[in-house]
Amino acid sequence: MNAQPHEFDMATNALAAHGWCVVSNLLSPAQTQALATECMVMHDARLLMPARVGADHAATLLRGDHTRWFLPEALSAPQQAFADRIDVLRIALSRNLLLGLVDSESHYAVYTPGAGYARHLDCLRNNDARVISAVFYLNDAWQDAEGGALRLYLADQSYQDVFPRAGTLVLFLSAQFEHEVLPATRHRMSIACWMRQRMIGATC
Ligand SMILES: O=C(O)CCC(=O)C(=O)O
Ligand SMILES: [Fe+2]
Repeated sequence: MNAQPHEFDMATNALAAHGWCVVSNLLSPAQTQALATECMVMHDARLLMPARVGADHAATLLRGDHTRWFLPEALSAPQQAFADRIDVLRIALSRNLLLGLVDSESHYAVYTPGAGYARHLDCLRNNDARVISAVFYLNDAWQDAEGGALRLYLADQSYQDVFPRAGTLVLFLSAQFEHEVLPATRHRMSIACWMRQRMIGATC
């Protein structure tokens, strides 16, 4: 699985100290490009669906992305490469921070120009399985002026913007950080992933 001992130590330490961090060595540029190509092909083939349509109308006003879940039993080669590396990272974080992360779930997301995701917390109501949110960006040559930042609200009410450049992975504690996706002037592609613990109750 291409694991180097201690390769995610910086991420582990940053997550322990601040509750969030950015990782830049998850995948090679070629692996990232393969995911971007697949995501755009699937989007063009209309295989991504408006997030949560039907289930909750209010939620569709909150978020404007289209998504498609990765199916663990039917991963494409680019998805498998991503899943393998996320597993290495998950196991390292879980071991070093004693988080009990047993698995993860991932989906492609595409935001068309002008679409965003209002400020929210990733913890699902009646389900506290999500411990770490991990968002991996797929957008080549992203310019800050194109917008589309992930805005992460910190405990002191200041915020940190992360731009969705190809190869950037942002990690944060799902239950602690409200965040929003600002609209962009071009298509914005990502993989949203959650590392999960065994479900133990309803806390959020
Ligand atoms: O794409 C991002 O930067 C964040 C997406 C997000 O907040 C979510 O899917 O819950
Ligand atoms: Fe989120």
